[in-house]
Amino acid sequence: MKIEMKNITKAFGTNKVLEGVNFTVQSGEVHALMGENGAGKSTLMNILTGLYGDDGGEILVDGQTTHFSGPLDAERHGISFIHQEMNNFLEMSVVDNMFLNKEIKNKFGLMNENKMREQAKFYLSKLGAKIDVDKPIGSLSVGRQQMIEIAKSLMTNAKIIIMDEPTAALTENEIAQLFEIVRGLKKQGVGFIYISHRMEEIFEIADKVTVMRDGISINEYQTKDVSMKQLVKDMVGREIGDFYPDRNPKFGKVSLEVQHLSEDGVFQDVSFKVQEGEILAFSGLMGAGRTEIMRSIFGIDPHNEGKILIDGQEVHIHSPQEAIKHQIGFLTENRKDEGLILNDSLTDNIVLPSINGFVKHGLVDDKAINEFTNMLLKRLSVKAQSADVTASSLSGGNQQKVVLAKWVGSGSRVLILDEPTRGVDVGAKREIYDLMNELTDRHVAIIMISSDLPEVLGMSDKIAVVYEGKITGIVDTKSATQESVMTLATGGVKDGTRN
Ligand SMILES: Nc1ncnc2c1ncn2[C@@H]1O[C@H](COP(=O)(O)OP(=O)(O)OP(=O)(O)O)[C@@H](O)[C@H]1O
Repeated sequence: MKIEMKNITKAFGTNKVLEGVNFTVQSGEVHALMGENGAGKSTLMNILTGLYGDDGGEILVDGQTTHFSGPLDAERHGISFIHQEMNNFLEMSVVDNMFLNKEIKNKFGLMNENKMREQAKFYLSKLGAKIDVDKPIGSLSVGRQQMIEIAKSLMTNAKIIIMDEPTAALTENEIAQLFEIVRGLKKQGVGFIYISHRMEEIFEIADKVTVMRDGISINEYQTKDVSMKQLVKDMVGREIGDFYPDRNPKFGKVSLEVQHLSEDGVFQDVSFKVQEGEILAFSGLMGAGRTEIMRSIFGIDPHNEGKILIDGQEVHIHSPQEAIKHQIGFLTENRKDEGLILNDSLTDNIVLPSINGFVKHGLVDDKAINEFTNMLLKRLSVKAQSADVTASSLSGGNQQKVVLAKWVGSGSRVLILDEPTRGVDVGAKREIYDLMNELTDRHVAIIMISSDLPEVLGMSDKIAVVYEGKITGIVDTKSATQESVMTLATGGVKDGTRN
């Protein structure tokens, strides 16, 4: 199968999102689609699969002009879209999720459970995945859920599979497994459109790369013929020198101290300190418990033992509101659900935690609010028509920048950032790092959870490594290496053998 998208254009109201995009993919190849947040990648895919109509251009499938009436129609013609956010019903079993709205029924109209179970097992085994199909899907890791998505695509006999940032929430091992599966399917003639901001992955898995910028396809390359530097230049429109800015931290007193924090079955005996002006990274494998520790400190989840001290004084935090009162901010990993009110404007979202600072004599100072939000939106290069549009109208990466703006602007003295650059493009990443440096220059203490080891090594002063709910070590970043952190993150297991 060969898909050709020619000179596609699309506007949402007055917002011209695509202004002439060419993109081609065929069976047996992995074609990566790259571009800054808001460049139009998802929109292009939504046009291909018929969710949106286009305003101009042509889509050819095997040389024939084609229009799909919607994702189901596209699926029937062999094009399947695996979204980043998998909309599974977590309490329902694997097999029920796989056959939702596609139930196999017998001649009496009753569900043929055995047949569905058999087929689910068959497609999962094609991917080499041993998964109990009767388990609730929510009890499986994100990596396994991703495999189920691929199995679902195979069930529809997909010839072309679109993957939107499939590795964003996967562990290293799961990524390796996913790539194995992609390579295997490629050999059987399946083609992939692969959307990702992770440069190393593109070089590992993609045969071709197309870069988009501001709604235009800039260049198409064979991956083997292009450098990372060139791709960055095409995406951002300029060269980016160093990825990570220099840090010259000046540490003040201890801002936050956690002593022997435990929650049964989740994390145990967690103790650490973070000083004013310091960036303390939390490293570890996905699922090690880093987010859970932070949720507990922020008052979202409980803990049954331990103390939290702010400026040396013990505090009792039972809700996010109380945490905010103590000037703690938390950029959650799960932005859509916890970070943004999608139907509110960008302004309302950004000023939410800091609104009290804008009230003078009982009145809200709208002018100051506007200046403040516009400054933040500009600094983070958020692609939006204005600060008044709803958060729901932004691209995924730009939504993330808005959540970050909200917390950066909140005046927090301790800022917890959970995967602050996940899903964010290279140019904006550098902006975020610069902002983090400015915050620490202003004595803010930052805790940064990150699964990106180069980022941890490039942007922190100390690294706390978590393994199975425990801190296995806190090391000085200057003396740390990828290997030493990985060793701690796997509980001291090196090359598969215990030290
Ligand atoms: N339904 C919509 N209504 C209005 N504007 C929209 C809508 N969907 C997308 N846009 C706008 O289209 C532009 C492109 O968004 P799109 O989601 O395609 O970007 P993207 O390249 O996928 O970005 P990211 O890397 O952040 O996911 C953005 O500026 C966004 O605000």
